[in-house]
Amino acid sequence: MYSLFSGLQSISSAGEQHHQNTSTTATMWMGATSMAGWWAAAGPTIASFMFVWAMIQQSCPRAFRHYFEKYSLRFMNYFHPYIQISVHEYVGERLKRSEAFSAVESYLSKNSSQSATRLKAEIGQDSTNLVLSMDDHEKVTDEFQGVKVWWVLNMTGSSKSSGNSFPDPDRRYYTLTFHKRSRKLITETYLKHVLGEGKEIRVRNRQRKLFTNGSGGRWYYSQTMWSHIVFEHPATFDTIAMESEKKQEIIDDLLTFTRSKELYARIGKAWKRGYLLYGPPGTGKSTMIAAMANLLNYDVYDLELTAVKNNTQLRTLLIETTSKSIVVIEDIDCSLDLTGQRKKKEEKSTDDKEKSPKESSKKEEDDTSSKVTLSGLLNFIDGLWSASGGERLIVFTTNYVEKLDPALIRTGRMDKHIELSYCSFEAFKVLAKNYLNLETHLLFDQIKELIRCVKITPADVAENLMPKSPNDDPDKLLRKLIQTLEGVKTAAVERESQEVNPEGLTN
Ligand SMILES: Nc1ncnc2c1ncn2[C@@H]1O[C@H](COP(=O)(O)OP(=O)(O)OP(=O)(O)O)[C@@H](O)[C@H]1O
Ligand SMILES: [Mg+2]
Repeated sequence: MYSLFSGLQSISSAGEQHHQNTSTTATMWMGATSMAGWWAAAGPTIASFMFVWAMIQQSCPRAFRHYFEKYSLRFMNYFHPYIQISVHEYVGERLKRSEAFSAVESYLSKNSSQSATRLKAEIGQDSTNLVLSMDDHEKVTDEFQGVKVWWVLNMTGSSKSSGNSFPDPDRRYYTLTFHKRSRKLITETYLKHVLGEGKEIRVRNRQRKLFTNGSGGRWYYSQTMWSHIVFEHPATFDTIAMESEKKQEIIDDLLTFTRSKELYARIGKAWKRGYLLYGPPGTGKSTMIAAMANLLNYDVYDLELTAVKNNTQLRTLLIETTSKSIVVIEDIDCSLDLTGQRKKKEEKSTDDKEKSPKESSKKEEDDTSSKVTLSGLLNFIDGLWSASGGERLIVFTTNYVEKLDPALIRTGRMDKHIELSYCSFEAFKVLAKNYLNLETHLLFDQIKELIRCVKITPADVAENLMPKSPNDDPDKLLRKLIQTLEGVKTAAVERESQEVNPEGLTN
């Protein structure tokens, strides 16, 4: 039963739990004082005991204090009929944020807004509402099937160090206190109810986020290596210009993935899927990632590989991603030396002359101490760690698919390869509908003829269709596009004839 809740760190009678942790003892008393009836009966006895205990503790040698604490807490448990369960925010040493903690946080948001006196407000879905939750050290009560329970949000100090030179961040945890006689109801039914309802509330109020790891390496002061902003990209599959059949195939693939939790579990496969988006610049690769996130209601983790110091850091980043998310590595060909090692700085200056501007600028940002390897990246994609959390897409984009190591993009790692290419007539029609609200026009036939034999990206077509002044009516914009298409066609013909006859000689 308890294993259902990964974050439920312990269940024990209040005294036994963390008997050396004074903050827990304090919480126990906080809970106890609110239980007036019980206190009236047992209070004087406990108070006298506490007084005597404090006197003894003060006067006895340090070595014996431990025994006094141990036995006194056992003694108190005898009178203290309450049980505590703690739900910690982080599981293990700076690892994943506990889902149980997030679920409790969301669940309590409904009670907090009614009974807590200090609240935290966060922006909710679509930036239209504020979601309230209880502030640190606040206490709220809840009632379930006639049984009263108490929740407190506690915090341990940052004095402890985890062995490195940086202080541990504050760690928060909820404590649930309830009477012993309700043990079965609370542990078997109430906690399930909290987890289920909390998750539901979380999805309902969720403001989707765009995370990035390129924060200049100051992550150790915060709980996570990712920093985030609200994800508000407007792209959808309706606005993506591509052949409808291909588009539908991608949508079906994505939706099938999200509905296949049981299938993945049955076949023993981690619930994740890799997409490789490739094609020339301006063909809609980044736009498609935004459309995917909007379709599935996922968060986006934009992983800047050049800012990752080594494979260990890469793994930590992965662990910190949540489920229902897309992990994106853009321009994968520029981020990694595909022989397996990152390029060294010395090679950079000579290399850069042959590289595209995009590659050169990536290399400039490159940290010499970066040691992410191809095998590290492969582990990131399909190693044991990558299965944690589940329901995740990993998307790579590249302009040069042929440059990638086959190991990186083999099926199983990058399950679906999607080519985004130059603008077809069908793709143009999507843009004409989006930009000009036109389904048909006299000039469409001429455009169809031209676009068939011209290589123009959807980004360039979109730019031509974008009104720049109030006089830019659809007719004018379509003529401007025709002009551009004719210009591209002429340039291509000239280039071709140059290639056939490089000296420009006439017969
Ligand atoms: N297929 C498309 N459908 C709709 N709009 C597109 C499409 N392709 C490009 N665009 C438009 O062009 C702009 C640039 O596209 P995007 O950034 O997605 O290209 P990209 O393929 O990621 O390019 P790069 O390889 O340089 O990263 C977008 O803002 C979008 O408005
Ligand atoms: Mg892009």
